[in-house]
Amino acid sequence: MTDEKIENVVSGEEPFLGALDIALLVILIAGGTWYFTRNRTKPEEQGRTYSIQPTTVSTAAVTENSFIKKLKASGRSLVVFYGSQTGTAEEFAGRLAKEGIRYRLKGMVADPEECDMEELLQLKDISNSLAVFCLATYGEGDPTDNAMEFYEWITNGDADLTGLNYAVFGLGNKTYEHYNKVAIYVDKRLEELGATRVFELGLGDDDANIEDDFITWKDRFWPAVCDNFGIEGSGEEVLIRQFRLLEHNDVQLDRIYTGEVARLHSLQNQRPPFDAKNPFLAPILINRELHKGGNRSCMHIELDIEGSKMRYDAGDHVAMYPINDKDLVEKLGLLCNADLDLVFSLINTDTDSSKKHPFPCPTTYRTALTHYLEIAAIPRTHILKELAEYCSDENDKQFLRSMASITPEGKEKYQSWVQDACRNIVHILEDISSCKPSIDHVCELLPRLQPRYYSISSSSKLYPTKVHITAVLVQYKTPTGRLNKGVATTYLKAKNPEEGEVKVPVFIRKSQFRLPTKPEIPIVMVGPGTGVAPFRGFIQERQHLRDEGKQVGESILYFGCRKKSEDFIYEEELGEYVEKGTLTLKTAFSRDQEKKIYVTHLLEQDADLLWRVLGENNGHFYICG
Ligand SMILES: Cc1cc2nc3c(=O)[nH]c(=O)nc-3n(C[C@H](O)[C@H](O)[C@H](O)COP(=O)(O)O)c2cc1C
Repeated sequence: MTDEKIENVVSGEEPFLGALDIALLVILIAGGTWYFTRNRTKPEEQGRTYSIQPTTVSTAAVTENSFIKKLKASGRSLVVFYGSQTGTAEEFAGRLAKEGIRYRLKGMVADPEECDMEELLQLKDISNSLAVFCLATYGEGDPTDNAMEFYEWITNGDADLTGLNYAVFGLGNKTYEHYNKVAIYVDKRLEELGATRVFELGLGDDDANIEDDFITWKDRFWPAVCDNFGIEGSGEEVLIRQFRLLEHNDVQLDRIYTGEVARLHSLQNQRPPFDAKNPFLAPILINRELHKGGNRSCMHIELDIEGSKMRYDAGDHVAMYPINDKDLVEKLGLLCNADLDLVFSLINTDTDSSKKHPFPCPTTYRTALTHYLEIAAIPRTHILKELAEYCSDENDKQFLRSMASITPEGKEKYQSWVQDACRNIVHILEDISSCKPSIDHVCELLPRLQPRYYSISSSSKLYPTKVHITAVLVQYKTPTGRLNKGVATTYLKAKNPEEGEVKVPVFIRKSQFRLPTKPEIPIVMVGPGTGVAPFRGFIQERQHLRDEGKQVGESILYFGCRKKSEDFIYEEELGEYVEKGTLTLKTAFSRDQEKKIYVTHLLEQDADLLWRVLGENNGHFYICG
């Protein structure tokens, strides 16, 4: 989302203030956030090979990018490509490929970035062959990084794909303007190029229940595929492990991963460039409370990035790899009767796959549950289906199975018992006491822990070697009376530099959320709560320019919170900018008077002012929250 586009929305035909709040908020957050998630975490580089690993893994397969050769060599006919940034599409692709066996279609998953996609022309030479595409959409209707090249190829090329059988499932979110644009386009374009659609396009909405959309789609997809190829599906549920367990008794200590994202010892031997696979261990210099009262907590954190060669601009994001809550890890270990200190590897049974392990191996179960897996997330239905097999009580087994089924009652149960009740894997195992899964299988099933992103709340003009973060501690009571804690903010809260040196693994992600290039252009910023974070950086930057004697346009900030005396964060600092004439500050304290007031009310009151700044003086309009 460019600033220009934001302006157009603001000064368009629509009555400006009526529909502005939610729509713009969503568009801008989408635009802003998109840029920091573009640089997805790629399947981790497994930097070394170990003598302890089995020799069945052929090194040729790692570099081989011919999916046709792989399919032929292994007698497979189904290939499921994924365009994924944060792993959902990749997970769905894996599930489809795995299920193919039920319908006598042996499948493999493929990353389009690692494949020669022109080979789609040759897929028809394999009998009963089918290509499925699970594609997520980002930002302004863009493909994910790993699907970019394929998207360009299919858009600009004119390959004759006659004879290619395909189906597409899209992953998107209805709150975005370009809902599922990539999947919709690819589905249409493949047909234009002569390919045969075997089943209708499926669209998943991450704003509602994407898991439900997916399982509903694939439940109709498989019969259609069987029909198309004249296959009689066995229909039987076959639960097959994708990774096999290898326990290590005699591995050297310095060969064991201890939380590195990719390269072994990368956290001990820090070497730039620092990025998603090679984060910088940044010391926390300051971690202080911003709230003056109330029962919530908002942290102001200052990271030292001196010597990292990482650069940032106001509006960029800092990504951080958190670790899971120790108690939750221990609980999960206990519930699985696991020895958390055991050293193990999970090895892909598909030796053609470029992803040899689901996370860096060998490692201990404690490290895997602490650093590599999302143990606090709400499990998807396929996990419940696999857990059901570990129940010794038949009722428990049926209960889990029913929640993983596509029946209306099953879906309703999953929604209320898992999603609405915010039950993570630990809660599920606590509440279904006869379910005792093996820890290695749990490690295979859980999704990979993702880095968390924060808007940088400082300006590099003022703080070139520091990055500031403004983060509210996430904690909430669930309907089952449990206290769920946000993974990253709980981790940060405990990092107190006054108790000794504390470091966190971070990297910078560039964004397009930028100040106007010409400082004289006026800006309007709407940043309630921690939404003020990037604007603090903007204002610091504009103050710095003024201090240098540059002409700077008007900067207006709309800030809102509950109570002036409790959660008016950065009150003193913002007050100083006002005093110096750099900032016009408009505040709404929703709970300080009987009638609740929010920033949207202020915007409505200020229609004339906004029209002058935005409409007449070409100002830029920003929202973050
Ligand atoms: C920053 C951001 C931008 C997004 N932009 C769009 C969009 O423009 N259109 C859309 O339909 N979905 C959009 N989404 C939703 C994602 O496509 C959806 O969450 C999807 O499940 C992600 O799949 P992945 O985990 O495989 O990357 C966006 C999500 C994020 C976090």
